[in-house]
Amino acid sequence: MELRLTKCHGSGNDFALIDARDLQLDDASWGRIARTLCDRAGPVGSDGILLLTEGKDSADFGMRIINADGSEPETCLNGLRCAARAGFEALGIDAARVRLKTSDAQVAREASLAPGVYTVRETVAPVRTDPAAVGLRVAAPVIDAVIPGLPSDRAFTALAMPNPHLIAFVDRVDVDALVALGAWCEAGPDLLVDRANVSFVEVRGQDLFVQTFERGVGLTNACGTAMAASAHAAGLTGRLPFGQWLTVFNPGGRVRACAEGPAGGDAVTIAGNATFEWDGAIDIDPATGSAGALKIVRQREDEVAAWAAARA
Ligand SMILES: N[C@@H](CCC[C@H](N)C(=O)O)C(=O)O
Repeated sequence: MELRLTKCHGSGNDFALIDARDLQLDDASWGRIARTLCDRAGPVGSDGILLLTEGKDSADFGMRIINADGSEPETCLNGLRCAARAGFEALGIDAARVRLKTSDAQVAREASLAPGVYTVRETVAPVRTDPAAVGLRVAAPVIDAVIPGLPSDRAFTALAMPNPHLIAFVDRVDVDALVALGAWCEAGPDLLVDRANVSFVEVRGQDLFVQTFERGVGLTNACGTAMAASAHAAGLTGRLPFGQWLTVFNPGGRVRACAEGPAGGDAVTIAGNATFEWDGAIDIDPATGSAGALKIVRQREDEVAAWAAARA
């Protein structure tokens, strides 16, 4: 079959975005397609694939995210901004409720972060800390504490966004240690019900810098749910006040974030880019995942340049 796709990114966390509203494929096929399209040695290369799906009940449209390893997580906030943009353009709207795998989220087009940068605001709620929600086999919520059984002496905060996140505040991000711990979580230890995303976070004045090893992907330029989790964890642990907008920097760029805390329903809002790089088409066999050559039908150089200028 020929799949049309848009290569896009949020803060350098990149995706192949597919309008799947008229496509009837089973989960195993999407898993194979994700592994092929995400393969950095293949024709596209990305951290995940995003599927724009039909809305249901009060949702205007839906989004599914499939990780590079073919697993399907609960959500993805960098991807949600890109899928939201596709949904807005398909339906001629600029705000929506979006159905995710196990939750829903509110999205709206926002004033540009920088000239020429398409920007979307997204709100998720509530962030949860109960171990059952995080998928952590411990007795009580973990807030800025060492986790017995985790091979790290750092203090972590464990959060469900609703995908699982382990957040450690550090003086300086040690990428090797992050990768080692992320890889340990990827092996599916008994401590974790369904693995976890792991982030190291530096507090920089009133802002944050976050680097993440993503479940099902590896080290990425940015992870939106991790940035939202970090903003919430900074409030929970008293490092920064709740209810204040901050900039969350990451290796791929930055977003603006505001964690509301308990008084605001434990919501977190992020505003960030949804950059479309090119549109293309590829022949792919859903039964095997084997793909033909990629045809690029539209390059979006202006957007790519606008994001590069915004990052500089
Ligand atoms: N990049 C994402 C998160 C994608 C899902 C994650 N890998 C998981 O398995 O939970 C984001 O921007 O939130």
